[in-house]
Amino acid sequence: MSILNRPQKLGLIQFATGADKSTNLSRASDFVRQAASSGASIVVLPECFNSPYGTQHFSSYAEPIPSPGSTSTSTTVSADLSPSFIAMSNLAKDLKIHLIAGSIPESTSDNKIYNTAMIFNPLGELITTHRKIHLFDIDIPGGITFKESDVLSAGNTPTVFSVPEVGNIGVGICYDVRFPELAMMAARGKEQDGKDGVFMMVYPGAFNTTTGPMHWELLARARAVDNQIYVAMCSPARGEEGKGYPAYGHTMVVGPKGEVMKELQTEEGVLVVEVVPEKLQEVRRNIPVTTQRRFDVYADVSKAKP
Ligand SMILES: NC(=O)CC(=O)C(=O)O
Repeated sequence: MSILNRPQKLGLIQFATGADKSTNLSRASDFVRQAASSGASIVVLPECFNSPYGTQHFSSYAEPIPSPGSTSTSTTVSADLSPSFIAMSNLAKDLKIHLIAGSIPESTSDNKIYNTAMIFNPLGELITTHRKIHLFDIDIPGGITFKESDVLSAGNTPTVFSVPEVGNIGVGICYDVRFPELAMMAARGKEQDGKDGVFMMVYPGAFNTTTGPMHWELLARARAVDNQIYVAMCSPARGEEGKGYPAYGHTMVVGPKGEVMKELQTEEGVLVVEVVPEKLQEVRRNIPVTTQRRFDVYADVSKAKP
């Protein structure tokens, strides 16, 4: 596949989910259409876009996700069982976009539930999925206590996919952004020359009003500046006060110099930003840390696995 590093418009959707799954899907679809009509060719939905975010909700909103290569019309796909998959596959195909469908609770035949992002190409084919690797288990007295591991299982595989003629994109979900190794591995790539590294990490995420102000922007900028890549963080909107999980909002895109390019506040909306993969070369030429690393002094942990 040739990588020409063509600039693209990236669309990020910030919206608040409610109790009704089909309403969540149709509202998500409306926002994705809005992003595409503004020229976005790669669109991102937030974490848990088909359900409210909370351990008490995951099992009732969970759906099986068909294997990569499937589309909404594949014979193995059931409309009753996988409505979120079908809606997103159709949307990607109708709009001819790459769609990083934030995450949904995924149920499996061995009775596990994962927090999983589905990634579609413009033919509506599922390219790959990302199962949240680091589960959100925290306890901040007087702030927030959350334990995803009560009901969710953790994924084990880093996720990178290719957009033809544009470049490679890495995906993590929310708490994954706190672990620099994932972005570092993705940015450096598998090959020695690093040319297969990603130009952008995308994190659908749902930080909250305790951890969001402390770390959301800091982590996005840290992952960007460490790796000299774009970082996109896509959150649900805040929603009604006192009702459910208080999502932080502040969906944003950070550029490869570590600068916040554009940001939403707490309300629903669509953020469209042009990303220019070639920009990485200039940034890396100006501050050449990518070639100044001292692997004679410390290990290149990005190459340790897999
Ligand atoms: N919701 C998450 O997975 C992570 C989060 O809110 C945080 O790290 O803070």
